[in-house]
Amino acid sequence: MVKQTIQIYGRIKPTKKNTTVYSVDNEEQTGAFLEFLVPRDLADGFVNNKRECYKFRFLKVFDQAVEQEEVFENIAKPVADSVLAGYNGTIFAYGQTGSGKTFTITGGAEHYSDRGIIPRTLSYLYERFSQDSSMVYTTHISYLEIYNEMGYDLLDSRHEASRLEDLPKVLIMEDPDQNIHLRNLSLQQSANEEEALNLLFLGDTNRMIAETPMNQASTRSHCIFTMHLCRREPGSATLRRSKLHLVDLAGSDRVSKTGLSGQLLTEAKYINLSLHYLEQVIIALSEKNRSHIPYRNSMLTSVLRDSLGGNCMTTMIATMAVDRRNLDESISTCRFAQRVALIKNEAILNEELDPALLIARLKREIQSLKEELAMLTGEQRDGQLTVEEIQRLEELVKAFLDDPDPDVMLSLGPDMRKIQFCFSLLKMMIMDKQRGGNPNADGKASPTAAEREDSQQSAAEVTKLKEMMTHRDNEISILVKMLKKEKKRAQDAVAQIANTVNGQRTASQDASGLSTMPLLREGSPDSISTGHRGRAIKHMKRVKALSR
Ligand SMILES: Nc1ncnc2c1ncn2[C@@H]1O[C@H](COP(=O)(O)OP(=O)(O)OP(=O)(O)O)[C@@H](O)[C@H]1O
Repeated sequence: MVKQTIQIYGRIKPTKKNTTVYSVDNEEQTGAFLEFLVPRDLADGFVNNKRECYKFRFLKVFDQAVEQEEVFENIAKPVADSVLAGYNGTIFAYGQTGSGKTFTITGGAEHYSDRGIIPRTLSYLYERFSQDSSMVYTTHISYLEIYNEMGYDLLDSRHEASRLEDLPKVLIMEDPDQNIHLRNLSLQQSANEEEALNLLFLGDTNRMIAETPMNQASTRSHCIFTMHLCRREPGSATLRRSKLHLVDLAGSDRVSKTGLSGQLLTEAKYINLSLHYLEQVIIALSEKNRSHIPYRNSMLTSVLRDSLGGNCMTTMIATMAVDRRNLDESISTCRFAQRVALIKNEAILNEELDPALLIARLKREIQSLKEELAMLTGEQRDGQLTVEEIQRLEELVKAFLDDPDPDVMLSLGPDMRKIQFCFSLLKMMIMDKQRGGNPNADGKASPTAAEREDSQQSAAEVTKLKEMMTHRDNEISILVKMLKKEKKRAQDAVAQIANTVNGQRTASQDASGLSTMPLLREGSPDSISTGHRGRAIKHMKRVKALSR
């Protein structure tokens, strides 16, 4: 496993205008710094007027004069090498409209030297395949365009698309293991560089033809060119599969600045929405202890899920225009890049066993072993033991056991099936003897064992019932104790009241001669202890219920 943060590079688009507003400092050891100096009078409303200097760190910044070759060597070649080794790789370009994303990823059309990362990487990979005769490489290509949250297959070879909607629509599916599958996205095999380049041209042509007057496709859509690579050593069942995504994102311009309306505004909102979701994913990934990453919010983040915080080596190129009116966008591109730089990926070697090859190889191995065995024993042993063979073996075992000679041999020949059968027969006999029963003809558990199992079960039930009874007894004795206490308290109360009443009677008889008998009746033991008796009756009822 290779743990790596997303690698961040910057690229400045050539301009003829005044470029004193920025400076690049490429240091080999410490990385590069890109600094924007925005004098206050230059800030045209979008840049924070309070600050004049903005400094951002990159792995390297490619200044205006840097050629496509150098960009490829520094950025794409290392990613292509890791894809060759079996790791997934992604390179994506991010920046405002017209800042050079398409130029960097696909290239310019005017000169051969303007070829971008995709054609150069294809050329490099096919050259490496031809140099390595110890491996068999298979490549497939897909080219996806995402526009207004809908995916389109750019490798549709019917040449019938005159609008984007004519291209096959790509749907996103997720399996129970949360793996993303793209339905309707064709995977075209490409045996060599020429075929791969033809697929790239087909995709770019479909992209251009399908542009609506409103939609300049490269500006308003995201494009993902993917190379699927499979590497296998001849004869080996192990193979390595890796993917290389080369991504040209839509312009990152802020809607407020574009001054759009109507359909264009809707498009811009969609694009900005999906870039906004991309940003949300990046923010979530750069925060520690964030458990939920909102990949599912947009098609772009779902497709690039592995590239962002997953099993992939990812590189970002921030493209920037440095003329004054674009400075605010360039600064926000740099800010985005700084956040992306915090994301950690964990790339693993995508090695797997080819099940079909493995099965074929094992079948061949079994066949040759069978043939070898047949040659040695002179017998064919394909299936199970026959009834006659089993009977014969039982006789042999019986004779072996009955023979009093301690040196007697059980001779079965070099047949594992017979040896194993005799062993299990002997084991069954020993087990039955230990239980004191006799072996059954079919070798299954004897009735004695079944009976023992039954009696063990009933013993367990009896123990359980006894435990329940003890539990109930305890409860009853507690209740009886409570009852006795209550009775005692009631008797004490009665005695106390009787004493009081007797005292009063004596006093009143003495004073007026009136009888206090009614008072005594009301306060008689029965009447006084009604509450206690009620509780006692309740207890008794509970005791009865429990002991039932
Ligand atoms: N490094 C460069 N050297 C020469 N020309 C460049 C460079 N970068 C960009 N350009 C030119 O600038 C123009 C706009 O570039 P490009 O189309 O690549 O921008 P973009 O960021 O892809 O824009 P969009 O978001 O609209 O797709 C093109 O004509 C391109 O050839």
